Amino acid sequence: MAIPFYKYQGTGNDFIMIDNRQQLFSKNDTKLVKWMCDRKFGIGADGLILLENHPTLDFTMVYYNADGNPSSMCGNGGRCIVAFAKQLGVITDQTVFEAVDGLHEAFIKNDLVHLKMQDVSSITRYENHMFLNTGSPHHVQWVNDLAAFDVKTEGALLRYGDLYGKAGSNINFVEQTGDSFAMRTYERGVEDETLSCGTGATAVALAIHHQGKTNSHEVDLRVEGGRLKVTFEPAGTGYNNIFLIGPAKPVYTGVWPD
Ligand SMILES: N[C@@H](CCC[C@H](N)C(=O)O)C(=O)O
Repeated sequence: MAIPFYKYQGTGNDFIMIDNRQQLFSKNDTKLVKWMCDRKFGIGADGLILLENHPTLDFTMVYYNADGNPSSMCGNGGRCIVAFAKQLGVITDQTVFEAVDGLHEAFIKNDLVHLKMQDVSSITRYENHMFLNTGSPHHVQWVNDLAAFDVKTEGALLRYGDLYGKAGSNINFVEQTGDSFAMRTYERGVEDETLSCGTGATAVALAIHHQGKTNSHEVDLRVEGGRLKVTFEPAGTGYNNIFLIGPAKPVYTGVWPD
């Protein structure tokens, strides 16, 4: 069956978006999702996202990594599906939807999608890194000379190493230059560096504040595919009222052939 799709990107994290309100897309076909996401044999994307009906909210987001498997929350994908829902006429400029990690509020203002993330109850600090879950698991580590850093090799070593076992983790490397912060991410399920990771940016922003590198409750991050902003309120050992803010753009539409 031919499958109409839309391609979106949020700071270079790119997704195949499918309007699955009629439940026509086969949801357990790992091979098909992997094939569609393949950059040589398919459409090419870091992940695939289904927009589905929800009984009481605006819609449900169903997320698959490029390896074809359903996974935990995707922040950039969450921003892209809000823009997609607006393009489909499902919402106007604000919404509440359900994703794998629970409900998310979001709104679009000045062409930027503001996505509310789940509260983070704690951040674990180790000698050389921090770990937190922002809807997906994230390792955050400071490095020097981020531009020259081998994110794919070092990220894979940590992702598959003893620290995270079979479940693995996304791995973020961060560098501070003066008041500004840059980050690069090795993504679990893509098994490569991506140009941006929304839950990763959220994790890095909170880790930066937690370590006292900034007192501000608003952190701007340079990612390989652009810029993201994260705002938050400290709350006990964690953070509440967390928003991931950035652009989410349609790239093209097409039809996946029979
Ligand atoms: N690109 C995402 C993260 C998607 C989930 C991740 N690959 C995982 O499996 O943990 C984002 O923008 O948050």
